[in-house]
Amino acid sequence: MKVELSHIYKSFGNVKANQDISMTVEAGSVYGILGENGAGKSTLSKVLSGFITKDAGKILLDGIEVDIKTPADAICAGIGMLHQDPLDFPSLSVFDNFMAGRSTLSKKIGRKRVNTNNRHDLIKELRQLCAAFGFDLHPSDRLSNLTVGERQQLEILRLLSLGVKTLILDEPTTGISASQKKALFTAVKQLASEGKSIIFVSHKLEDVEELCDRLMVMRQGQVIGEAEVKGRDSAELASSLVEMMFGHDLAIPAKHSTSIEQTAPALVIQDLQIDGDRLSLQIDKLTVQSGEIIGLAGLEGNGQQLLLLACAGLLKPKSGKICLNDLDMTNRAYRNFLKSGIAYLPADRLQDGLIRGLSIHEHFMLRQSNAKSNLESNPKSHAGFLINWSDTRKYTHQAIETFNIRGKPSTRVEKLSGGNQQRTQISLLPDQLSLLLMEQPTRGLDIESTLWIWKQMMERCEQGMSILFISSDLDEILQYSDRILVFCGGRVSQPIDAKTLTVDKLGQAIGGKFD
Ligand SMILES: Nc1ncnc2c1ncn2[C@@H]1O[C@H](COP(=O)(O)OP(=O)(O)OP(=O)(O)O)[C@@H](O)[C@H]1O
Repeated sequence: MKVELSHIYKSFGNVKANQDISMTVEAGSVYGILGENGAGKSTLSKVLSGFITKDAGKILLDGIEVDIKTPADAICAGIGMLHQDPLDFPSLSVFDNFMAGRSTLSKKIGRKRVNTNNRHDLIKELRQLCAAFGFDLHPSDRLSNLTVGERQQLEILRLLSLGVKTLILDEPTTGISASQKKALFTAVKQLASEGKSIIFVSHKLEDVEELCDRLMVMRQGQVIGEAEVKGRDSAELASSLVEMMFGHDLAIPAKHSTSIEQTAPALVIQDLQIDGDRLSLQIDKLTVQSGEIIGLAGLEGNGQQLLLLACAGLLKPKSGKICLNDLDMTNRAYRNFLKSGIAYLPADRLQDGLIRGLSIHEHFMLRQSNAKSNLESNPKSHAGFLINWSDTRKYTHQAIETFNIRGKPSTRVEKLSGGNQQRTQISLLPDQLSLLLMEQPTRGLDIESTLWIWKQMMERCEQGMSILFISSDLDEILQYSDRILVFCGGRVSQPIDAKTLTVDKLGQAIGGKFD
């Protein structure tokens, strides 16, 4: 199905998220949309998939104008979107999720309603689709037991079974393993070869280069340019896309390396056992030097998060010891972990890191009151309970400038783009930290924000802060870690010097092939 967007406009208050966007996606092709955080890519995808109503402009499918006001309208017109954060029902089974939306849409799209008579046929259809794409999904499994990659696979199959001919994939490679990415790309190429049109929204130049036939670059709500992808020299393509995305070249830093021999141990873990819902994690000994960066690699749900939560004081270990700067922190309250200079940056910025509904200014007010309450636990302190709003406003303005956050003090955090939410989280960290625990620190972020975040982190490490971080991006783990721990089914490797690893070797270790 050929998809044409013609002169699309969409504003949120003063923010012009899409200004005069036109693009054409030919049937049987993969079309990339690239752009910095906040460029307007998700807004455009949501306009096409009916999650947002456009202010002006036209959508044409195979040359015929369509009126899309809701996601149901979009599905009926043959357009489906795979969202960055899956919009599914974790407490239901794989099959029930496969069925989601079908009863409401069945009449419009001419499919059978689900009842006990055709349940058997529909399970057969799910199995056939899985076989066609090489996905290993079991209808009776609970969705919450699946990885993000498997949930994406199921959503693609659900959309295909609803008759979708145009598939929009919003940042689909964040949070999935290398093998799942391979399976996803094979499926996408297969769909394009069957005549479907694919719109691929991404920040990752290598993914776009591998998958797309053509692409468009957006910046500040506008189209900056279009480019053919196939047959281009990789380095030349990357440099011209970066120039289009950011308006200037980006200096890619050399591989990080700390001279850890000269530093003191910051974190020492001994005979640690942590019990999670699904697995138990055992670490005999781990010593993290001051200023060191340790990457935690592994498929999602293999114990990396248990270690971070225990080190943050958010999960009590079953046995063993956690010491920070020679202080035994085991079984101490969370506030003691905070006071000792440990901070945790969660992957889900809006769910666990920031507070929906509160502005950037209100977040700084909370940070200040938290710092005050820490002071007040000191009997010599005479700090009052009142918050000085004008001081925090001044401080918020400064932080917005220093951390280059695209938003105003009054902007509610859920209205910020992903990159700006992460910049806000980082700007709220205490100035002095001994240990920072980060989960997927650059998930969904553009290259410039990614480089900026790691520059901030490495500057802090030079001052002595240590980092443990989880990332599903193997390149990121190899680029920024001094040493790497590989997690597989609750087993943890010895720390491996990052300089001795390649993406392939690390991928194999993640698959259970420890040396
Ligand atoms: N519901 C909303 N209300 C107010 N402003 C919004 C809303 N959704 C998006 N925006 C703003 O519109 C602009 C474009 O956002 P959009 O999410 O489309 O960008 P993006 O290119 O997808 O960014 P990212 O790569 O970070 O996901 C941003 O300034 C964002 O803050």
